[in-house]
Amino acid sequence: MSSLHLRAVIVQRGIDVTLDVAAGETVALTGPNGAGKSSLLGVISGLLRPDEGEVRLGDRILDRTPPHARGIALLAQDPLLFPHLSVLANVAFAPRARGVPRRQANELATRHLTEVGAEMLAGRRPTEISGGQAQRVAVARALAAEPELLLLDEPMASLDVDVRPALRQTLRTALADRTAVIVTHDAADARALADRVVVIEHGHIVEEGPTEQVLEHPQSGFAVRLVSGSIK
Ligand SMILES: Nc1ncnc2c1ncn2[C@@H]1O[C@H](COP(=O)(O)OP(=O)(O)OP(=O)(O)O)[C@@H](O)[C@H]1O
Repeated sequence: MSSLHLRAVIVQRGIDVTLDVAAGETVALTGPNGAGKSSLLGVISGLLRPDEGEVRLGDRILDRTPPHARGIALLAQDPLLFPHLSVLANVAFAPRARGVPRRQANELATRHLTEVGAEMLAGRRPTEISGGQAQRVAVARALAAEPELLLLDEPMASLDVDVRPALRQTLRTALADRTAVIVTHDAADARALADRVVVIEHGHIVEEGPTEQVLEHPQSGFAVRLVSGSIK
């Protein structure tokens, strides 16, 4: 696991942010719609080029590194599993792509499916599992890529409220010693998963601090609304 240093200026979107995440730390990125959270994930993952800035993972400068070679896994709202592959083959895909022999790749995939409590789904197709199960498999697939950094873009947003706590618990275990940035509008996610909360409004960081401090004593307009439960 590596530390992350991000500096991103995107003039057209009014974004100017510097963010550091320590190795093994999980940061919750929160803020109103249009604040710039997805744009920042885009810059980190290499899908969006800032006008000015730098992305550093450990001591590697990534600005000219294409997305697939960055060592970053992105977990989106939609699990985006390959429909023609079994759950096991979906999770084994990244190790296979980096040259791990099939048997070892399958063993690795089974280990990660077990880590997220989805080993019993290994033989099924993505069309034969629920949305919550699919998101669990997507977590296993992200872990199997052995990323140095995990990005999670509202991973619970497409799930029913009643299955969120179980996935949150799975993510809590998965993120414990991993470097991660999670975009969320949910104080429960921040409380369960993040060491630190960073609040973005209009493309700028307006508040940041240890999770407990931000949730107990919110300063920014958005954090006050987040804690009072009036966001959704
Ligand atoms: N493809 C695009 N081209 C130009 N501007 C964009 C594009 N996507 C987003 N923007 C603008 O950039 C700013 C930041 O948007 P962004 O999607 O990063 O915010 P966000 O915090 O992720 O919002 P949300 O919570 O709604 O997902 C907004 O002003 C938005 O209108």
